[in-house]
Amino acid sequence: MNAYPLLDKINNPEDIKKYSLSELEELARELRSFIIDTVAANGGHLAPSLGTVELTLALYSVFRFPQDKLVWDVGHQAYSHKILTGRRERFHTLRQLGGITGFPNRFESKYDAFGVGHASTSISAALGMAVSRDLCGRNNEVIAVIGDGALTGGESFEALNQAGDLGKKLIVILNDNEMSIDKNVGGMSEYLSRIRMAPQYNKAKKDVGNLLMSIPHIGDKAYRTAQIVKDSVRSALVPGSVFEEIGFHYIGPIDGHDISLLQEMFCRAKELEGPVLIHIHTKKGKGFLPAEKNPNKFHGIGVFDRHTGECPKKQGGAPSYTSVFSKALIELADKNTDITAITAAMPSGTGLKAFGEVYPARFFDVGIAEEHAVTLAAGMAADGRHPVVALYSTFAQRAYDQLMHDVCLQNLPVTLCLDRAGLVGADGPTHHGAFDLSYLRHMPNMTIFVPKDEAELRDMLATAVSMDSPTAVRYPRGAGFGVPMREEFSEVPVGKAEILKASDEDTVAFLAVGPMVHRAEQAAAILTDEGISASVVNMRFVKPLDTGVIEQMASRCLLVTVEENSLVGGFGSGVAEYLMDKGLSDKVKLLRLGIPDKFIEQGTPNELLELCGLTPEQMAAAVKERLK
Ligand SMILES: Cc1ncc(C[n+]2csc(CCOP(=O)(O)OP(=O)(O)O)c2C)c(N)n1
Ligand SMILES: CC(=O)[C@@H](O)[C@H](O)COP(=O)(O)O
Ligand SMILES: [Mg+2]
Repeated sequence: MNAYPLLDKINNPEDIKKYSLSELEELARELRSFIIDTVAANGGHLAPSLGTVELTLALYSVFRFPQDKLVWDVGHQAYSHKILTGRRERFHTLRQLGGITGFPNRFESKYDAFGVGHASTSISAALGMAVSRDLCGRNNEVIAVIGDGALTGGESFEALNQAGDLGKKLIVILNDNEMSIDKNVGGMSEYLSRIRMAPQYNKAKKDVGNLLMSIPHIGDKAYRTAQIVKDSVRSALVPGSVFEEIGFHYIGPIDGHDISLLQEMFCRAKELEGPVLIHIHTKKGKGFLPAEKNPNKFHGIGVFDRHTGECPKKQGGAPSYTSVFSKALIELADKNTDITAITAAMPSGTGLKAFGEVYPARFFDVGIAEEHAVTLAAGMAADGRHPVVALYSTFAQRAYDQLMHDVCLQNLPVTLCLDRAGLVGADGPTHHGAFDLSYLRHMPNMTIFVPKDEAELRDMLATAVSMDSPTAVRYPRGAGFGVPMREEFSEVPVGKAEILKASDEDTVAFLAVGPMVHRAEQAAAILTDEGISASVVNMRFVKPLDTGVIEQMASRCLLVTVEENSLVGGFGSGVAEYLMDKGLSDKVKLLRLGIPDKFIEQGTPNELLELCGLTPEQMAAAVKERLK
């Protein structure tokens, strides 16, 4: 018996318009089940996508896509959108190498109006499409769907600000489920709660409106007069609707799981002139009890039992870099009361949640606001603190100028801890931490630590927070190598490498940073077995470089730099620049191994390392090729 009879009949999103309300409600059940089945088997962003099933069906039953433009914010909640737009058959390849991507992607479908993955971009992009539409004289709708978490991102307010001023037709749907990845934070989140809690205002608004319109002849005039009254009532009952104050029509809050109500509000929004914000209230994880109960766990999840929601028990294994960072920072903060910790809406992901439980007064979750996080830290540092800002490498790209202008130029003691540095895997090109060595290396006063394993992460973190200047420590997603870790911290001499294996007779020297050190050791072993002797150096720092060791190793025939960062402007570039500047580049060959100058797709980390030529076997082969 076909589990998805209605879903299987949809060959074109326009088919959805033919369904009655009761069929749409049945279709919602089928969609939900299909998403749970798929994510249980593959992993993915379950809770966000379960929360937008009815929203998506209502959107597709009222608007004409792709003529109308639909921009999802972050896009992790768009699985229904993908399934309904021709990707149902391939949806089981979600987030796999060569498969359906985890976020809307313009190269994947004409229904994906804009590529997303980083938060708070949807209103800006949608407004851009509305401006373009009007310049071309078209009349399509442009819709942005943004979550309450993404609304804490500064770019959202920049876009709302301009949209309210331009007055162009634009529909912004605020999907308010009171959650970011963790519980949502900030004044805007509190404001939304107050609006949601003001049913008496909404009921009064509706009752008064209906009463006035029912009065013959004067009803319409009285209704318009009442609109003026409404605004004063609203400001009395519900603190001024900030959205209306900046030029939006505001509709809501409405039940984001009531398809009929959503359809009615979308039709009303289509009739309104100018920008409209529709505030819907949804439940993250809706329809799957384990996810409803724990939307944080099911925000982004690995494989799980389809019925119980249980994930496979991890058998022992090495600790994650994140957990090692989290524990080490608490130990350091025990001794150093100047240490504060800042996250941008990722307390669980960065491990700072534990810090916040121990030191709540020294922990700050700023929402999805990486730019603000860094300059907040700079302010703290300027006043004598030593803030530690923990961001994912890819999201730290948002704070480039804050790092340059507010931290490095002022030479302030801020420590940037970049988690998810390198190839992250299933999240793909929007999330790989492929560029931090490049974007940090040219910042004056910055010291860049790259631990080779979890033990070195502890010591590097301790050294970084002891310094009175900008520092960055970058480490990958996932587990370490299970190396022994001492309780006490050891200082890492800044700018000094660690020679792991060397003989002056060696033909080759690997200069590696981060976990690539262990892979370089494996490549060296392969080469040694084939009669090519290789030195291996853990360079430890991308800035400052240990130039003494570079010159010492330049006596080999071939220097090989290895990094899990873009080759453009990364660690290898720094070594090349040094060799060139010192006139050594004609004395020694240089082979740079790293992430090529392109966006790397999704897949397992090992698949992606292979794609980049970074497995030990490939590294050994590349060395042999260059030695020819
Ligand atoms: C710039 C940036 N910072 C952090 C993230 C990580 N992130 C992904 S989804 C999310 C929470 C989004 O909350 P919301 O917009 O409310 O969507 P919901 O998951 O609640 O549906 C965060 C912080 C991101 N994608 N982009
Ligand atoms: C959608 C988003 O940006 C986050 O949910 C991200 O996918 C989390 O990544 P990790 O799974 O590495 O914490
Ligand atoms: Mg949310």
